Amino acid sequence: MSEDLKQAALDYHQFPKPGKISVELTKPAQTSRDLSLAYSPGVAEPVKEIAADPENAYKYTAKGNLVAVISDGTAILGLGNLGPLASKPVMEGKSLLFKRFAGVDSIDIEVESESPQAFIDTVRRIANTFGGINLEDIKAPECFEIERTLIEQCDIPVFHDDQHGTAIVTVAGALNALEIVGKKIEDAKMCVLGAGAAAISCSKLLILAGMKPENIFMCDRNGVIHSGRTDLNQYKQAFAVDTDKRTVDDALTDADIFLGLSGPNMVTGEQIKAMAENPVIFACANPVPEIMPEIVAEARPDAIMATGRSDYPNQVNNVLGFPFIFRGALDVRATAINEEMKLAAAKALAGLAKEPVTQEVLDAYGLDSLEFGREYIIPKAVDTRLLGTVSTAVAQAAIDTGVARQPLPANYPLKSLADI
Ligand SMILES: NC(=O)C1=CN([C@@H]2O[C@H](COP(=O)(O)OP(=O)(O)OC[C@H]3O[C@@H](n4cnc5c(N)ncnc54)[C@H](OP(=O)(O)O)[C@@H]3O)[C@@H](O)[C@H]2O)C=CC1
Ligand SMILES: CC(=O)C(=O)O
Ligand SMILES: [Mg+2]
Repeated sequence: MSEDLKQAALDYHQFPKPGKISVELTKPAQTSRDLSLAYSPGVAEPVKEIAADPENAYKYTAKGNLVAVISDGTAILGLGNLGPLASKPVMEGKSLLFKRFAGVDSIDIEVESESPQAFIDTVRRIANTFGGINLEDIKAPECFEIERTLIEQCDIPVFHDDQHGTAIVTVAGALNALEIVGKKIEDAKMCVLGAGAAAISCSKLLILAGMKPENIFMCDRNGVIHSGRTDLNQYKQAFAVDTDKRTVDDALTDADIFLGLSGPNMVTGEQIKAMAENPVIFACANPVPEIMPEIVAEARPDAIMATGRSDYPNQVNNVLGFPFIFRGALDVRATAINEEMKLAAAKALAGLAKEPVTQEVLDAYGLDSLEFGREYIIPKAVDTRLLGTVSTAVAQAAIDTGVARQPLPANYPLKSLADI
């Protein structure tokens, strides 16, 4: 990052007030009458209603539109385990994105936990406060058991964004990129660098979307995950393939897709020369990708290139997913976010990229024109149509699969944040 951008980022976070979010009031609190409704004695009435029926919490409190972004700071972006407090800017950032893009109220919670069980216990004990829980930047393999247990123990949606948000956006981008280069997902060979939260979940959803497990060559720090390895946890073991490939170079040879979910600058221009023609390269590590777009452009001018960043074309980043997924799930009061809802979100995202780009989006990115193609495989984050398109797809899938507790709201499809 340039020195200018580094200082600008620090200033952005510091001024005019430290941090990125605050709380706003939704009811008047000026007069004695206002206060006697908001607090004592009036507040006793909703208390009694909720004690009589917990569902009334959705009627009388902010619960139904409130999502907690919760982290233990063990896998902050691609920066690693820097602890819970250091993760706070990222978690506040997720809260900002929830509100900015989907009108979801959100608060960040950074948990000091000595074990996955301590983390689970903490989250479970506070879960009732919220309409949903977005787990963030928790490293593998602990994240899998943490999420599984919390889903089991909570009756609100619990969603590990780095797993599923990333997977939804990756599937959308991959489907479109493969279509553009005229390849079928059933035939595509993929090298995945990283075998953590994001890599494993992306690979699973790509399989649900049609990719063959035997065409996925996943690599961790010890190289290709193959059936001869004895050092694999159960989550990596599920991706062990019978192959002679051992190194990242082997996995890249003839690969149609490179999916990087590991760390900065892991792959060189020389290495990607071995990929198949018209390769799809998703270097998604943040903030620094596995390989920079400039290097790819030089080494493989035939590539479709995406990163997780806002400052290059084709941003494959979970920001395109989690705000709208939770919007849809909250609005039908879904008890979970299931595979059908995830695939519906991915397909909605992929479909929106094929619609004409609006002037609003062109202006926000300083572009004269943009159309579905190599430089535009996935919608831009500021596209206001994401709100209606993705939340409706998710809400409808929740209804169709029986996890919704409310019908599709009358104001669906949402046109803008003003509808919320
Ligand atoms: N664009 C997006 O929307 C998103 C991007 N990401 C990015 O993906 C990356 C991983 O995040 P996440 O899955 O949450 O983290 P995890 O800690 O769960 O997983 C990290 C994985 O990266 C692997 N890895 C790290 N260094 C190397 C290396 N030198 N060679 C091979 N593999 C390596 C680890 O290997 P091992 O198992 O051997 O330790 C591990 O499997 C981060 O950079 C993050 O920013 C994550 C979510 C969303
Ligand atoms: C985008 C994101 O969630 C990450 O890089 O961890
Ligand atoms: Mg993350």
